[in-house]
Amino acid sequence: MRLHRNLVFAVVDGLREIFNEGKYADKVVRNLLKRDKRWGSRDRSFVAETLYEIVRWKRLYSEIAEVGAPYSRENAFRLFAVWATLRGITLPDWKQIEPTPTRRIKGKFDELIKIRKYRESIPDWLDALGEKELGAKWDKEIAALNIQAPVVLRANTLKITRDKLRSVLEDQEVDTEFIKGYPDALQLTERMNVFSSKAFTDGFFEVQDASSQLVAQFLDVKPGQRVVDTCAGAGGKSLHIAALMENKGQIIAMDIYENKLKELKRRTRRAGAHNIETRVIESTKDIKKLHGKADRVLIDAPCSGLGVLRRNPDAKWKLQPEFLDQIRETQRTILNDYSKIVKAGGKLVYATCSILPSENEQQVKNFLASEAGQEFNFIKDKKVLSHVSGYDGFYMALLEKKA
Ligand SMILES: C[S@@+](CC[C@H](N)C(=O)[O-])C[C@H]1O[C@@H](n2cnc3c(N)ncnc32)[C@H](O)[C@@H]1O
Repeated sequence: MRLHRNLVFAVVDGLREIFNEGKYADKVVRNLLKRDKRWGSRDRSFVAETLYEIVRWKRLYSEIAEVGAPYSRENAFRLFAVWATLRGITLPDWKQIEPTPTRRIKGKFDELIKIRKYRESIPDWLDALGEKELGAKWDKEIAALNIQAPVVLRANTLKITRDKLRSVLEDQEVDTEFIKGYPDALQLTERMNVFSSKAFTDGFFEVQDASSQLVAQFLDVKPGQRVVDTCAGAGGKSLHIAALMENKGQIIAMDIYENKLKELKRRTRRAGAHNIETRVIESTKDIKKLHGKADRVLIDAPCSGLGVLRRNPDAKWKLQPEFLDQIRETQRTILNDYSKIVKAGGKLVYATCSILPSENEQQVKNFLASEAGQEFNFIKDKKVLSHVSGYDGFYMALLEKKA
C-alpha cells in the first residue's frame, strides 16, 4: 500500500482533534472528508477507517509508541507509524515520520497483548467493570466489541420488500446478503457509503444494526394501535415500528431534545411514514397527559452505549464511571415514570444498547419490585452479546401491564 501524504496528514489532524479537543470521532470524520473534493471513495475510506482504527487502539498504540496526552503532531505521527507497522505497511521517508524500529514495535506488541487492558485497548476501570459484571464472558465480549461493525440495512417495508430492495441495490452496484433470523435485514458484502445511493434517497432503507432491528419486533405492535416511543431520538426504532404497523394507528415519538426529533421528522418524510407525531418532553406534564393511554410503550433508554463500541470506539475514552452511575439513575426514573403511559393489558419494552446487567436485567428486576412495577408482569427478555450474535450488544425486556 502506498501512503498518500495529504490523506495521512488528515488522519493525524483528526486524531489530535479527537484526543486533545474531545471532539466526537464521527463529526471529525465528516469534516475531514470535506477537506478535498478530489478524494475518491478509496481515499475517503482510508481516512475514515484509519482514523477509527487508531482511535480504537489508542491505549495499545500509545503504550507501544510511548506517547500520551496531549498528543502533539509528532506523537500523533508516532501512533500512525505503529498502526502502519503492525499492518506491514512500509513507512515513507517523510520528515514527519521518524525512522521507526519495526522490530521494537512488534516486540512491544507481543509483550503487551498478554495483558487484556492493553490487548483490548481499554481503560483500567472499564476492564474491571466488565469483568465484575460479565465474568468470564467479558474476555470474548470486549474482543468482539473491538471488531469493525458490518453495515446492515433495514428494508423499509412501507416502500419495498427486502427481496426487491436487494435487486434494486444490485442494479446500483451495492451487493448485499440476507441475515438469517432478521426478516428485514440486508448486510453489505463490502463496506461502502450507501447514503449517496438512489435507493437511500428514495427511502427504501435505513442503516440499522441487526440487533437494533430486534427491538421493534419485540414490542409486538399491531396496525391501528397507539404506541409511544418515549426516548425516540432520531427515530431508528420509531420508523421500524411505523413499518410494522403498516402506517396504521398512531406513534407518538418523544425525546427531551428537539433537534433529534427534527431529524426524526426528516427521516419520516423520506421513509413515507405518515403516522408518527413528535413531541418534545418539556416537563412531567407531557408524560402525565399520556398516563394509561398507550397499547405499547417503548423505552429505548439512554445508556452507556457499551454494546455499540464497535461503531463508537471513542466512547472508550469518553465514558467515565460517574456517568454510568448517573445514567443508571436516569434509567430507573424513566422506567418508573414512563411505564405509567401503558394502559391496562398493554405492553412495555425496556431496551438498551448496553451489555451490562446493571443497566439491564438489574434495572428490570428493581422496577418489578417497586410500587410502579407491581402493576406489571414480566413476559420475557433477550440479551444480545456481540461475541455470540456478531452484531451490536443489546438488551430488551417485555413486560405486560396487568388488566
Ligand atoms: C438510545 S437513544 C435512542 C435511540 C433511538 N430510539 C433510535 O432508535 O434511534 C436514547 C434517547 O433518549 C433520550 N433521552 C435522554 N434522557 C431522556 C429522558 N429523560 N426522557 C426521554 N428521552 C431521553 C436521548 O436524547 C436519546 O435520544
